[in-house]
Amino acid sequence: MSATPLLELRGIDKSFGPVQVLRDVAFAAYPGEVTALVGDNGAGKSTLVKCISGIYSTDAGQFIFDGQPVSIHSPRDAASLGIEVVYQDLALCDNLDIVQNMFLGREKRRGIVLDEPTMEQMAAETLAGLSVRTVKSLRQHVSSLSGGQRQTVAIAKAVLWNSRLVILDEPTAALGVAQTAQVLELVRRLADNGLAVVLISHNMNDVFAVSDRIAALYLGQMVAQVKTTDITHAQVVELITAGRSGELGLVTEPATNGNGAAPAGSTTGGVS
Ligand SMILES: Nc1ncnc2c1ncn2[C@@H]1O[C@H](COP(=O)(O)OP(=O)(O)OP(=O)(O)O)[C@@H](O)[C@H]1O
Repeated sequence: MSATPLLELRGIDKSFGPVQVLRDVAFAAYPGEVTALVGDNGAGKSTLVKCISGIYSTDAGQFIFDGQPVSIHSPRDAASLGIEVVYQDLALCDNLDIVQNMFLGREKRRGIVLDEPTMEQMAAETLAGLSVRTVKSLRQHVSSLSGGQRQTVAIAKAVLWNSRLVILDEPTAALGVAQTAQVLELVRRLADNGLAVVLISHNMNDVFAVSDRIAALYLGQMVAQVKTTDITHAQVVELITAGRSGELGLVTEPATNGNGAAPAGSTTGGVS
């Protein structure tokens, strides 16, 4: 395992008006590893990801990327660092083919015409680099693909751009058993290729099957980030539902402040 995170967050706060959604959040994503980001509905996972991807600006805290402090104020800032997010609802266009989807909004041109051969070759190389062989033709419309194949194309699209950190939002949520296994294999391969991968998931089987570390958010606080081999399934469930489990997580009994947020200063959850 790598000792140095590719991305590290320290002391992140984020409020929407009077509602504090993230409180003093620490988080780290390591190259070559899958970090599972877990938490109950409303814990703040999406908000954290939107801060990392520049959709939301943070109220306080530091971002350190590759050892350097960075500012992420827009999706463009995040993309220029090589941060890509694959959302659960995929944002693929049914009426476009695989190549068109992978290059949507970032098309290659030769003069004023689209450079189809280059785009097709880059798409083919990216899929081959991920050992994806399930797609018959790069020119088929994504409407004709299975859920697992669509997810694969969405992930390949994210890694096409020399990404270094890929965040996957519930990539297996809509998939059956066999397709889930395929997508998890692909998630593992991304990390094995050296990328830092963040996997948001509610599915503990997926989390334990593929992650190297688990980061647990509870009511906007990062209550633990630990190696997957150092924690049990039951402990993760406790962290998600109660904010603590034995030595891990919140020190004091969590008390909500009426906005659903736990009090400040009640966490031991560091980054290990
Ligand atoms: N734009 C917003 N304005 C006000 N409150 C918001 C906004 N976005 C999120 N919240 C609140 O922040 C909290 C965290 O929401 P978030 O969507 O980040 O949680 P989540 O962990 O991703 O949940 P889920 O698993 O259900 O997607 C929730 O209480 C939510 O209502």
